[in-house]
Amino acid sequence: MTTALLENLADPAALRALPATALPALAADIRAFLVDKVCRTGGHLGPNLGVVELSIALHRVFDSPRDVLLFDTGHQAYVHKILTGRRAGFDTLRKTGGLSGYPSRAESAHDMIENSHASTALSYADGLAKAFTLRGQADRRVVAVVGDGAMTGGMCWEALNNIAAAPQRPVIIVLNDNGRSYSPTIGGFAHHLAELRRCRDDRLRAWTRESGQNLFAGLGLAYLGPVDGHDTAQLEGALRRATALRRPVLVHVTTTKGKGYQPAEQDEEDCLHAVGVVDPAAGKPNAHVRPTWTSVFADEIAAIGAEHDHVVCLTAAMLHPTGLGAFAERFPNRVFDVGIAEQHAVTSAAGLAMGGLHPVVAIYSTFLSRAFDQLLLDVALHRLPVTFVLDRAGITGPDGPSHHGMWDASVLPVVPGLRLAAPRDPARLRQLLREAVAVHDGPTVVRYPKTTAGPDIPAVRRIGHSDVLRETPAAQTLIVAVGPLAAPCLAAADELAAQGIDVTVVDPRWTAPLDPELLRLAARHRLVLAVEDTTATGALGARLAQALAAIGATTCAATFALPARFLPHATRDHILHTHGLDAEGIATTVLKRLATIHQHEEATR
Ligand SMILES: Cc1ncc(C[n+]2csc(CCOP(=O)(O)OP(=O)(O)O)c2C)c(N)n1
Ligand SMILES: CC(=O)[C@@H](O)[C@H](O)COP(=O)(O)O
Ligand SMILES: [Mg+2]
Repeated sequence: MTTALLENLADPAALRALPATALPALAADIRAFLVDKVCRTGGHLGPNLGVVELSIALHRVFDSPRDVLLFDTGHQAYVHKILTGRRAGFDTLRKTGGLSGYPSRAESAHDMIENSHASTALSYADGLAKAFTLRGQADRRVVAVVGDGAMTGGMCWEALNNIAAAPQRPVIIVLNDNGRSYSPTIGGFAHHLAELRRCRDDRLRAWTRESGQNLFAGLGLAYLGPVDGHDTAQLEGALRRATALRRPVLVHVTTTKGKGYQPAEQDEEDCLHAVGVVDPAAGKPNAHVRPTWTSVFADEIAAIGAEHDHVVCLTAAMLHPTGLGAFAERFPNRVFDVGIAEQHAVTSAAGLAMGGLHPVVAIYSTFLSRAFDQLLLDVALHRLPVTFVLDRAGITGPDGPSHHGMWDASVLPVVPGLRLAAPRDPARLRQLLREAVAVHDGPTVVRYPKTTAGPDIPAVRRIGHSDVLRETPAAQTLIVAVGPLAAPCLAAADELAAQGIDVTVVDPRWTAPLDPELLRLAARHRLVLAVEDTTATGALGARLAQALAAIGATTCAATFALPARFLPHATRDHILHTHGLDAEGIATTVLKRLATIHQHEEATR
């Protein structure tokens, strides 16, 4: 149900035409709309409830898209989307073919940053301000909205250093300080923000500014704040003052994550940061959510922690989402939340390993990309025992292209000495995690997807590192089933058997380095198909094909994986089906490959 106020809000111009007296009612309507829609679709409810007044003020003061509004991480851009004419699309939020949960350049000229990785907006702002200056468009304002959590990311400080160095380029930074990432924001910077939040008194505020007791003023930025982020008049006044300064300025806005919706405001874990489909009355899922891979990891790492006191854990501001909650509860001194600072997390883990411990870095696959250099040269170069547990590996789904974990298993095998494991089921996750933390001479990686964890799949026998899952002596076709795709591979083998085609199915368990026993097994087959939820380039199948060719094997080896493309948001199952990575698609691919081999043999007979 949307009210007349919202219905008549076709674009920011209509918003600017509203009298200030209408804004509190509009904010209330937007909040009711957000709760109604996002509880049905799932999404970032808490963050967006916190920026209703801020988004209204931004679009009343600035003239988007001529002025550029940048949203760091982009998970808090739903109100921006409502105010820029996309209200009608919210029934399709994060759904296949529907509205993206993040800014989308294809959706609107008002959107700029599609990448949902945090701490990037200030660097974009620095670049845009330089471009506008060079192109004679210096009258276009560049405004970056950054959360206090995102501000704990190193890139922000690299950008601030450059922005502050150019007083003639007036970047406007809006620090949305709600005191949290998921959990309360950690570290010295968070303490500094708390100090500034206390500076309500003008005299005290002047003192912090002049005395350099203000990090931002100390860097040379103008500092305005703290401003009440739920008072539109205060916000508009501060944003207009910031614009009039014509120099780089930080507007420190204080907000409440989940504002106006009690289940979010009172949610201690993360203020309903990201919800699935929930009952709006309670903000909780209607049905019982089945155990996920994350919950299996959570149990096992806590058990490992009890058995081995040299095992410690690190997170980059995602303690609960990565399953470290239980470990942290039992071993509070052996878990380190470094803020949204993955690069620091990895090299700090290297330090922990150099100090004789075995760190486990729990991180979403997509966020490890940011710390590849640190993994390569701070960990692997020194052959340090660091274990990386990559949750959300493979296709994640509704969070779209910058969240799919589809690069790690293709890129990481180039790292010398790195061992990469892909468990097929909960039992193998427990087993491989223990094998990984027992490795002393280099980095190990264990990766698993964002789904419920299926039933355990028993092995027929072990060959080298690999588990044979299905075997028939006459089989001339070998499917190398990687990680969670073991289940659809076995289903495909059943379909092929019904058509009289025998297939052996093997789970490599460790996909890097290549297991010589797996190579020997593959060389004994006519067709080998490696099925993987990663990009094909650099995947196990590609490396297996290369090795088979190198030993002169006549085996036809192929990788059946994801395309090296940015895949749009949709459900995980829809994307896997689209790319043939389900039972039907795998069986069809085997049949096609066998037909091609047969045609080739006929032609060369
Ligand atoms: C590089 C990176 N690491 C982790 C995340 C996961 N993540 C998404 S939002 C978020 C918290 C952001 O906190 P903040 O910037 O304060 O925004 P708020 O949600 O409080 O509005 C995190 C850690 C991410 N998007 N990018
Ligand atoms: C915006 C962001 O990066 C995270 O909040 C992301 O939405 C994580 O999603 P899940 O934890 O639901 O997989
Ligand atoms: Mg925050």
